[in-house]
Amino acid sequence: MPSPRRSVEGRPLGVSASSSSSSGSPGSPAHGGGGSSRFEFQSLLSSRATGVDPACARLRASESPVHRRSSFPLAAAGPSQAPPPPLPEEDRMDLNPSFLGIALRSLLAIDLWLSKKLGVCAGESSSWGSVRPLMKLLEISGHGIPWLVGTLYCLCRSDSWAGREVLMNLLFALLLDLLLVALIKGLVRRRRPAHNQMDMFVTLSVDKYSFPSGHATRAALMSRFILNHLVLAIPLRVLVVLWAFVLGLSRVMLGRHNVTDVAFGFFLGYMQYSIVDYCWLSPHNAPVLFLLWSQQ
Ligand SMILES: CC(C)=CCC/C(C)=C/CC/C(C)=C/CC/C(C)=C/COP(=O)(O)O
Repeated sequence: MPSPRRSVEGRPLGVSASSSSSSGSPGSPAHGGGGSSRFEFQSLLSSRATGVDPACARLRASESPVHRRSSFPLAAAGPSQAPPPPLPEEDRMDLNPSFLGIALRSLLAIDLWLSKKLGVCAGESSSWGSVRPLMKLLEISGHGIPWLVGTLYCLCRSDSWAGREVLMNLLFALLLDLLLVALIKGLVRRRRPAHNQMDMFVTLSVDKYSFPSGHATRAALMSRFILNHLVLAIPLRVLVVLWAFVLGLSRVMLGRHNVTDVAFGFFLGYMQYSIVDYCWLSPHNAPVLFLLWSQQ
């Protein structure tokens, strides 16, 4: 049955890396036994040198997941027998899936299954539908607009240089976050889960895509920023971390995101803070910015 083509490093799977021949000569890759027949040949030679039973060596060669399919017919065929007819190319490729491909597909399947299971507030009629208004309130607490408006307001009201410096960097962090999330969403273009209701408060056009979660990036970025620049009592610090975690979880519960969107969002937000910290704006390295602002 025809199946999708897959390749490793741009080469069709099942083709020996060292082979340049594409002709149908016996034992050549195109003959369905290329890499594996060479593999088996080598194992037979080495078994002679080491005194290992050739049958065992053949068995070991055929145990390799990469070589199993195509080495078996050659192993069974005697030296006088003609090589088997070439397998259809698609067939060989399908029988040699890469480990990374399998791992990614499995992760994706688990992600979709878990996200659907956790999407208990995706609609009013869902099992936890009554909690949906609370989840939507949390959604607003991590939205870009309240954070931007709040930061701009505090920046206008601030009368100390130290305060202005922190707020200026907070504004930079929020804008960087919006930019990076929009860029990645536009590049990856992963659709939101099918059970999501698109009833979000003010969105950008890229917000029809779900990877990564903008709320999760903001939650990680803002909580790291607050913990590093505000002196807070321990219970409040715990509350900040809890807010970030629950906000991320609420994205999956509302059906807005898959688990991997939120997990990557947390990672991205965490890294964004490192960028902000590294490029920290101050009256020393960005005097123009601070002078302009003080003249407002
Ligand atoms: C005020 C200044 C200086 C600039 C404005 C910048 C700007 C374009 C703001 C837009 C804010 C906005 C609408 C953000 C969208 C937030 C959102 C809905 C993200 C989606 O989150 P997700 O978790 O569902 O991915």
